[in-house]
Amino acid sequence: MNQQAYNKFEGEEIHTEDLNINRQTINSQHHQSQQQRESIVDESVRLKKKTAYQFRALFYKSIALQSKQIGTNLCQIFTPLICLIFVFLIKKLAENQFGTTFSLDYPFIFNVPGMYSWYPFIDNSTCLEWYAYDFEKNATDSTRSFVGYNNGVDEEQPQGLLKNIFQNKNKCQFEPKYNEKTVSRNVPFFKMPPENTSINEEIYESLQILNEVPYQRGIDLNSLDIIPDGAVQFQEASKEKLVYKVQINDLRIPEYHRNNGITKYRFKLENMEQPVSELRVAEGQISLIDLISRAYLQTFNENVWLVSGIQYMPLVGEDKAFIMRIISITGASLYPLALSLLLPIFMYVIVLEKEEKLLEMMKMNGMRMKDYWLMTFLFSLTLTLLTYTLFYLFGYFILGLSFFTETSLSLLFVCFFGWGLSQIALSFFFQVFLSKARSATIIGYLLSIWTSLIAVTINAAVYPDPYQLPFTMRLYPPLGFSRLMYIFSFACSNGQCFRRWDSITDEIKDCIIFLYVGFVVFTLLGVYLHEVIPQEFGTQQHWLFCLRKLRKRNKGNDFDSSMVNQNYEGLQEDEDSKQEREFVRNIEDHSQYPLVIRDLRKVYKPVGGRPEHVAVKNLSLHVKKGEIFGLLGPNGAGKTTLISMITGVYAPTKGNAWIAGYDIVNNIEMVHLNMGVCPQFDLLWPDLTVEEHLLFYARLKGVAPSEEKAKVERAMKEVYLEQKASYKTAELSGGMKRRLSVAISLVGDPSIIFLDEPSTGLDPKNRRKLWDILSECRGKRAMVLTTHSMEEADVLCSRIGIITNGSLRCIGQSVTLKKNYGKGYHLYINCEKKKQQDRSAFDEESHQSDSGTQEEIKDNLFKYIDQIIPKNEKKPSFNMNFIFQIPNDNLKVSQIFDLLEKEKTRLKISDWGISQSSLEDVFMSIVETAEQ
Ligand SMILES: Nc1ncnc2c1ncn2[C@@H]1O[C@H](COP(=O)(O)OP(=O)(O)OP(=O)(O)O)[C@@H](O)[C@H]1O
Repeated sequence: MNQQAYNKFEGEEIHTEDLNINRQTINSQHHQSQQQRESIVDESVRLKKKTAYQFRALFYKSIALQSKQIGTNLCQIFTPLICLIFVFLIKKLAENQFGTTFSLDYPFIFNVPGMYSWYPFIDNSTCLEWYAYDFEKNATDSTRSFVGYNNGVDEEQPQGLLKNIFQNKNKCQFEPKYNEKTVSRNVPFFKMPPENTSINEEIYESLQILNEVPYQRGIDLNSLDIIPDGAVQFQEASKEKLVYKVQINDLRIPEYHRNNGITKYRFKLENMEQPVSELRVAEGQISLIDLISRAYLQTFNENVWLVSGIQYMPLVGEDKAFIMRIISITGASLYPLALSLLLPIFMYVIVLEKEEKLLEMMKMNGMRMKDYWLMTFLFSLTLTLLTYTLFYLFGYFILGLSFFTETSLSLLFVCFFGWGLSQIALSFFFQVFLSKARSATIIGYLLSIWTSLIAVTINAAVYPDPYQLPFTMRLYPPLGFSRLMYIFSFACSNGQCFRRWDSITDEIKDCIIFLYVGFVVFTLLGVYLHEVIPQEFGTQQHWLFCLRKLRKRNKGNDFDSSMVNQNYEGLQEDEDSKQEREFVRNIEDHSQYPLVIRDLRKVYKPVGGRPEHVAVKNLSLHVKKGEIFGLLGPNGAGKTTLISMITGVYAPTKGNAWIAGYDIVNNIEMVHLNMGVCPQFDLLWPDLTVEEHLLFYARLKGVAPSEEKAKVERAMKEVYLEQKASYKTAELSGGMKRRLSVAISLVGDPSIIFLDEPSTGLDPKNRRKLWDILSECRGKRAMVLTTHSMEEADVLCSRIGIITNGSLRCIGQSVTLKKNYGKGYHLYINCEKKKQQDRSAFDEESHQSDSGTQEEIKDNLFKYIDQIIPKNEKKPSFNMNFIFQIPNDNLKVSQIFDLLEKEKTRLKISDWGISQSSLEDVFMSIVETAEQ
């Protein structure tokens, strides 16, 4: 490497070379302008075809990516079909479960205690039936004695009104609370609560007891007959008037009821295996009032008999409606959900390309966002149509659901198509706010599921048919689409599917129209917000960027000298940098050079209280054909900003740059066709192969279909990846991925390639391999290399520019920089260590007297060096290795050589060498000066 450095030192000075080139340029001006015209014609043809090629690139990339994800695709297509199968099964289940049962009438129940047990279909589980009764606080004694009592115990003669309650003398066992004796009673019987306790207090107490009793849920607590079936509170009772209130045990917990035939049935129909239990509150109330009314009547005339009974209206018709309601609600909730599941997938694809910076990479390689959105839209639409068509065909032909077979096909098509479009637009919109693919998937699914659930609640519970969805809700496509599905599904469940367009209501019309309006609005919003809302990577545009673009277009393509800031005061530039600026200013034909940067400036606007920041200050430089130009600088110097401006990621604040003669301000598309970018990190799709990557970028850069294969093969050859053409990038090693990134920048024969720290993360072997590749390619194109490895810059770069604080601090060949900024040379001296340990051997060998210990050797050496090179600077030494920095002035290497060789033995020098200051010294010295 030193030899190489030495050769460079011997080389010509850069500005002389440039002046030579300038002279040649003038001489061959005519010939070149002819060539230039031809190339412009050629480029404009390329540009025209570019849109078609980009479409091809994006289309094939999407196809290639999709073809690698068979499982996901099948899920995409089949999930909606699974939802359909679910609707179908629910329909079948509902029909089987309820269809036959309720086609029979409900049993008729006589309101005579005990009689229900005679009824053939009724299973009377318990004979017990009892009520609590009480009096209102201010009830009179005459009321109390009129009511009397009938507590079901034969020995205690019943009295008053309650005596006339017809009783069934079954002698039911009754287990009272508080360990009272078990008694047998006639039913029904009426029991008063203990003194000073109200009925409700009594019931409350009983409930607490029940709550403490361990029980098995679902099993009736038949033995715990502690809660009455009902309660009566008498206010007034006389021959003229009977005023009372009734309560019935309507507690919804099954364990609080017994099967008593009044409030609860267990009935078993002939063809049923299991009895059915039901809580019957209303019948219980009627029954209790009927018992008391009948008793009251008999008080006046014991020969009068009322026989009444209770029976439900037959429920056959109701049941059918119930089944259909289930189906319509299931359909109304599942159809929109099934057809919304593409949303998370679309969001995932866009956000993934954003997160992995693939979008930025594509943009740097000339992809226009409008082409990207259009292609993404078309691809998503193709998937949508495929999925929805299968959904329809499956529902129509396989399951034969009336929703599909009887609703107008054109009506369904307009709705499905509108929803498909809206869904894609919503994915464009929601992706703006997301930067992680995983969260995009989760949020996408949540959006689909939650919207469907909310919509079904709104449709079925808040605005069920025939109510109409409020107008504002029709505006939001997911709600509108769910409403359409609900209306169609509900209509079909009533046997009145929408077969024709003329039967559609205004509500349906609105929902359909706003699907399409929503598509336009959300698409525009998504595309616009993507540009103006800060994303994790990429440039944020001004919110009026569309107007600015329009203005720029009207302005034309001429270079505007007012765009250049002519104030160079305060720039930390050396003489060479100033000459470089002068040289660039005098360039008339920019197409002669792969890259010309003229007074490029970038000012980051003040954001959130942060002051404005000038990241690049009027920087000028040029790069020649075949040159590898090293762009060095400390962190934050402005290298990335400079390259981002040149590659079109950021717009320059002032100044301009030309790539192969095309300027970045007005002709960025042609710029992209003529440059290649190898980013710092490998921005690759893990599922695409090496060849697919290269084909994609070749197409993106406008390589014609007839040439693309050959160019891709050449690029693979250049980086020694031909054998790995069919490997997915996920299967490549880190070094191979890096080489692929370089190949991507090479493909399409660009005039200039930007390599951003290309060897980051490579092991020494792979780094050297990469250097070989870059060196081999240098003859064909120019390269701009940013790196923090001085060794890399030294080995590869024919010229180096060091940027500090946004200005080009110095520029030149490595040796020139070392000469100008390096602190001279380094003298390395190793003294004999071994002889230390084996002094006698050393003495014998050298035939010298003992010259002492390590310290003495060091002292002797330092004295001698001070004597021959008075201005030396001693660097830290270790283990008898000494380094001296020696200045450039008056240095004669040959003299030092002679002197040291002569004194070598005396000074016990085993080895010595001299080298020029390294590039790292130059870098450090420049950076330190800039920081002062
Ligand atoms: N988007 C931005 N908005 C505001 N300031 C920015 C922005 N991007 C970069 N800067 C600032 O501009 C300066 C130059 O940054 P830049 O990334 O170009 O440096 P660099 O030389 O590439 O650094 P590194 O070697 O660390 O990548 C820094 O001070 C940085 O903080």
